[in-house]
Amino acid sequence: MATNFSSVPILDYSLLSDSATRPKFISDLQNALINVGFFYISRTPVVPEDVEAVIRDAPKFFDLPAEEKERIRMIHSPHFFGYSRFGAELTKGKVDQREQFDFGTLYEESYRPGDPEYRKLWGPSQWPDEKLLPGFKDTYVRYVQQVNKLGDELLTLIAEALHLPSNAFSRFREPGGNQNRAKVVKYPVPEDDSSDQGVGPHFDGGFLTLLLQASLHRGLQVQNRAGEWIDAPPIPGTFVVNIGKALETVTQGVAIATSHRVISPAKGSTPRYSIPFFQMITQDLIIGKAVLDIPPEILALKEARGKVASDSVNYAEYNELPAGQVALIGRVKYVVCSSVLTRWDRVNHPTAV
Ligand SMILES: O=C(O)CCC(=O)C(=O)O
Ligand SMILES: [Fe+2]
Repeated sequence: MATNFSSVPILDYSLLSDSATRPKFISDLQNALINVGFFYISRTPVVPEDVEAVIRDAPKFFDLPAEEKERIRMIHSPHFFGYSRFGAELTKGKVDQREQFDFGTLYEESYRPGDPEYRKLWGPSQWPDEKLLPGFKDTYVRYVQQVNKLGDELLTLIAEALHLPSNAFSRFREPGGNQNRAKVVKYPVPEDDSSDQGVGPHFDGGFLTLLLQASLHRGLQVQNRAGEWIDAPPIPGTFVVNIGKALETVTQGVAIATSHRVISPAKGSTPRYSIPFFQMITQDLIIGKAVLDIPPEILALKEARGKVASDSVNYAEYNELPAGQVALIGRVKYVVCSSVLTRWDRVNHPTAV
């Protein structure tokens, strides 16, 4: 019997603080992981004022003078951080109607000559000039530190929900600390009727994505088992969490990555903003060869879920290549699509040609 879903479940994080309600959270989480791949999470420890501050500052970034956004364009960063112009990205061969700023959690570059190329993916971010956007960097750093911690806590809870030891996922994270990524995204109202693809159907590649919908627009949609697109509208005070392909891989497909997309805001509306945070994994491991032992009662729940319909690309490379290489391939595809490569790009992203 195939299980399906017609809405995205909401999990209340505050249930965890009482031993009487904690089991309800864990069982809701188990259901969301196995049968949906997406859930909202409310009443988290992330400070509401810090969430309001990133929401307030998101449009300000895109209103910066064009020269300042150009100065910190992604092509200037060996770590693929920085600004991407409107229309720079393709999903399934079609242009995504969005503009974005990518940044990472604080990280000192650790790449040394002779290391695999993919280790260059981790390093410092580019930030807008403090004089032009006072406090922007501090606001975003403070925010991602908290989301980072929430993501780590969620992994421990996911282990519990799948009847695994609480540290089951540690071997997939970098011993000295991972770099995780985030971005601020603006989806403008399309200028004509030719496309409303904010971002086309795709899976996220890492472990967890924690998304803050930073304006009140609908547009995010999640594909259910029957292939139907289910709305995931903004709910103030929540994050939308979804499973990436790496987490699906290491749980033998028990926690499921679900395809999703964003439809551009309707004519006469205003731009939509969102702030996704992507939890990354260690770089050197071929994760498909290091999957977790899953208890039989949990594998049985996966079987009961039945067949999954999807029209997205998959991440079969996780079975053959180090995770960092898979991440680099994803980024390079993006840069190749996004711009005419300059000589500098070819030197810094040699696998891009
Ligand atoms: O903007 C959103 O709501 C979702 C964005 C997304 O799915 C992504 O960038 O991976
Ligand atoms: Fe996504």
